[in-house]
Amino acid sequence: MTRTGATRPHPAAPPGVSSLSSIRPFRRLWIALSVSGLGHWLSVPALTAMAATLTRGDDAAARAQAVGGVLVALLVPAVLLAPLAGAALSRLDRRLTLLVADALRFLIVLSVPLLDALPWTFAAAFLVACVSVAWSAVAATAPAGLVPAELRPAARRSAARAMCWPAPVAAVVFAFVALIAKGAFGEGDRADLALYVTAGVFLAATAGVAALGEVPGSEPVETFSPVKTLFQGPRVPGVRGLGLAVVGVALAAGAVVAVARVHTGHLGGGDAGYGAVLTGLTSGLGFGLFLGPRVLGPFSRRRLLGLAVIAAALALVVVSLVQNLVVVAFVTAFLGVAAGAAWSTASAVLAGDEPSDEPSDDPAQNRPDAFPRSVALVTALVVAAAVPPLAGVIGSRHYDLGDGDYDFQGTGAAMLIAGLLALLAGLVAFRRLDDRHGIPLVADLRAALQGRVYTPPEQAAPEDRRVARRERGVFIAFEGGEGAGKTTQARLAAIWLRDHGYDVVATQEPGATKIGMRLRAMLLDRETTGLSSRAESLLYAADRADHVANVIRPAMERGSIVVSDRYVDSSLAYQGYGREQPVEDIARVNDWATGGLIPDLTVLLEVPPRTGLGRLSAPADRIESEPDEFHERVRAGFHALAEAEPERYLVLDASRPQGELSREIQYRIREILPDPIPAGTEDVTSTFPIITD
Ligand SMILES: Nc1ncnc2c1ncn2[C@@H]1O[C@H](COP(=O)(O)OP(=O)(O)O)[C@@H](O)[C@H]1O
Ligand SMILES: Cc1cn([C@H]2C[C@H](O)[C@@H](COP(=O)(O)OP(=O)(O)O)O2)c(=O)[nH]c1=O
Repeated sequence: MTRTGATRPHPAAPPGVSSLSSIRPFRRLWIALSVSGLGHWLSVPALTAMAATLTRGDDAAARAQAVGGVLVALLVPAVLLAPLAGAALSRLDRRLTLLVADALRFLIVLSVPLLDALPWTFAAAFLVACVSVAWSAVAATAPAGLVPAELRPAARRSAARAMCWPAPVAAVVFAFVALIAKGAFGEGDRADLALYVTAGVFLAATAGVAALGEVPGSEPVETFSPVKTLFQGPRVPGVRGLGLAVVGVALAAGAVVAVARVHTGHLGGGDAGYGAVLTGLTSGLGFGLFLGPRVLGPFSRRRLLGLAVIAAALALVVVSLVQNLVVVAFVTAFLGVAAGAAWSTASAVLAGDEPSDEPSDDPAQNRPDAFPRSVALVTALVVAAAVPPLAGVIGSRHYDLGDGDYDFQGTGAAMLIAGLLALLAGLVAFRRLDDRHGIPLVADLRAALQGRVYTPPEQAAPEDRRVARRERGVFIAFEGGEGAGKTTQARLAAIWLRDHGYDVVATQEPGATKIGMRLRAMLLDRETTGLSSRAESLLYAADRADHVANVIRPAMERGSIVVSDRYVDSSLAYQGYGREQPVEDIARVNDWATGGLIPDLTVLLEVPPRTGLGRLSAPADRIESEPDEFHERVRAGFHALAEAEPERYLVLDASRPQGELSREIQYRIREILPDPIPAGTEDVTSTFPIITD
């Protein structure tokens, strides 16, 4: 609704604090954690490469097993020791723990090239991993202790990012160090250099943490037992096939990592090639995690999850068969994208189905991703333990193909087997996860690409179809974040249309009907606390159902032009993207509520949330009071919706002057007005519309 007056600060922001990055101690800790994270991720290729270097004289099977052994040593503590760490760490000083963790890892990693022995490399990997378990548990919670309570959830998410983003950077650094080592020494791979660099990074992280002030321990350090969580099953038991999907993804990504060092050696790549493959995998993973459920907005997330697992498995099959290192690196990147997308889609499926019950004492019960994490960790451990020996047992095969030879190595064969198993897991998971039984996949995908939810013709309600045929009016919706200028522009458009003789019904959501006004009061009143996201979505949908049935549809049938301030896209953006609920579920509920009525044109007014919120003068309502991150997600949601269906949207930069905006809107509306005389307008309003400039 239009509110005029002076600007005001966003209510969610504590005085003087606009964002996490403006809190200096937080920023410094975040940087220190990112440096530690870089060391953490560098230690994986550096230690595995060291194992490969130390077994250089042995056969490929021994080398594969040495690399696999290091990976097992790196994974065992996370699977077995994590549950012991939580309680003990809560009592320790956070800054000191982080400092000691970085210093210890510096010393251990430094000792590996100095001692230059395989057994110590295994032991060092195990010790580094033990320290990393403690480090990551503390690092996940420490930054939240430095920010006001409102920003803690964002600080936790930001800490998780600080630990993850260095992974692709570490892979690139490793590849570069390997190239430099080769160039400078010209005597094969020198993993010791990568280890010195890793030790140096840990030393820098130690210095970074030492320079920090106090890190209060206001957040509990929570760890959970992956093995116990595995046996407990997912927190949401209804998600059949989810565990299998995660097994498929972890199998595909894990198998590449388990044999990559030795396999790239066969392909003539050495450590640099290994680094290139890891770069492909980790950057693909990052991109896939970001993309995840953002691709194909209206498509079923469960179907998307199944498809992503199948794609990752097929990529592994290709990687196993191709003998060219560059192609292997690219296809591995694709595998990473599919695996990352599967992971974030699985998290979204779990978060969307989250029961909103009381927090439990068991940390695993409070984390929706505890189950997939546990499945992934345990699968990765099994893969690291089983795939390299399998490669050794199979050994290499030489095929004479007449016009060329084909060497099929044990590593390729082991990846092929893992890929086929992952494919099987993906296919079964797809079947189990499928929540759109009987809906053809291709039609569903095609509709999703056009930004729609596919509804088979026989499922559309007969009455809705009858009404749809009779509709003669035009429906225009105005969408955007808070204070974008929707009300202003909707009003200007309605005036302009009326001036040109059209019968216009100007309306808004929520609260256009009597019932709607009561729902609006419930939805926007700040006194309404504890309303679950699902209930909120249904209340908006109920308001909309009443709005369509009593205002919009009758007006459309009369041939009027309906101009609505907000419609379904608001729910997709706020309740879907903002509340992080599955967008396709919100779309389905609203499709039913509205009988499938979609606007002929949606004007999306885009403005940064802070600017829009700053324009409002009345006290913030319940939704406006949400934190910045919420409004950012809403904005991104609107953006994604408009991108998915460009022909229905007019997207405008709402920071432009009002007059300019309304002129552009008029231009676009003119394109969709019934030509030359709106059908039905004459018999209802007895006016002849004349369109002039
Ligand atoms: N393009 C614009 N530039 C600057 N201020 C604007 C613009 N459009 C609207 N406003 C002002 O912003 C405030 C909110 O506008 P309103 O139309 O109520 O937004 P919404 O309905 O999207 O919340 C009002 O004070 C309005 O005058
Ligand atoms: C229609 C709709 C609105 N909302 C929210 C957005 C707004 O914060 C609030 C509507 O309040 P209102 O004051 O009408 O918003 P605005 O002036 O920004 O148009 O309800 C949803 O979350 N979902 C929906 O489906």
